[in-house]
Amino acid sequence: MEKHMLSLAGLGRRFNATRAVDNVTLDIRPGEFVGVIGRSGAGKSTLLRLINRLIDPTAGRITFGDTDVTALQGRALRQWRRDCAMIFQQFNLVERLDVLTNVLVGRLADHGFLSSMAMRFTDAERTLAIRALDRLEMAPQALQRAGTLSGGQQQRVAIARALVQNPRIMLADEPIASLDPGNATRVMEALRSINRDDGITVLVNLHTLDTARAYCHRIIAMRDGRVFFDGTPRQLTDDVVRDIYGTDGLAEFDAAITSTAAHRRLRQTA
Ligand SMILES: Nc1ncnc2c1ncn2[C@@H]1O[C@H](COP(=O)(O)OP(=O)(O)OP(=O)(O)O)[C@@H](O)[C@H]1O
Repeated sequence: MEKHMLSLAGLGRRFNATRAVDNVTLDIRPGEFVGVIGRSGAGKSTLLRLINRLIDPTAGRITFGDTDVTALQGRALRQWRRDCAMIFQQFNLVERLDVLTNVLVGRLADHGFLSSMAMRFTDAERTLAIRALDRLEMAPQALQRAGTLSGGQQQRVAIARALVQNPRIMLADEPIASLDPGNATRVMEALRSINRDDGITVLVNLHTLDTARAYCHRIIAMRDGRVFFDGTPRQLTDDVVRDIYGTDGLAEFDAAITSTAAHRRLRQTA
């Protein structure tokens, strides 16, 4: 599969007077594992939603290789949404359906209208879905109703569903925000394996710095809709962290900051 650069150029999205995303210019190379951090309201979710065209920009352009993503419509737009799978904080599974069927929903974009209404799948698709579940250690629950699973299990099913879409980019919007630490680790490890072993680019919004530092090659911090920092975890110094979150945002992020020196200093200034 050809590998393309994802480029955002002067990207912006306004909601009335709010500039949720403001003049963002970024290149994301194929195979990168990028974490997006920032205070609540900094524009992280809006950025991800712009990339997979769940919402349209009010300024700027998104390109993937030679494709102008911002101009896509109809079938080409559906193809793009399949190319960049999205994982949400709240999993978005169909609770009354079993786990396997939920994963197979990830294949529906490849089906015509009638076959998707009937939810008819091929044996090859079922095999693919079972394999994806197995990889996330969820195969034993394949026939269980999704609504009966724990949050961590549901998120792993959501990742399996995203995987069978055969995406080039995996977008994850705070995928571990409502999980306990054990499940959060499993979900982050799954994203790491998808990145390393399958070469899929991962772009993940995170609200904990430690997680971003532990998993991401590159960290992008947003503030007021703009890119405020873009670099390696090592370049993300205590001073930069203080600037990203601001002193009044620290209470909110206190738990997230466990680099002890930074922690002490930040508490003193808060
Ligand atoms: N559909 C919408 N209508 C109006 N305003 C919106 C909408 N979506 C986002 N916003 C505003 O845009 C700004 C950025 O929101 P966004 O959700 O992207 O931030 P975030 O960094 O993801 O925050 P959080 O971590 O709380 O999810 C906020 O001021 C938010 O209120």
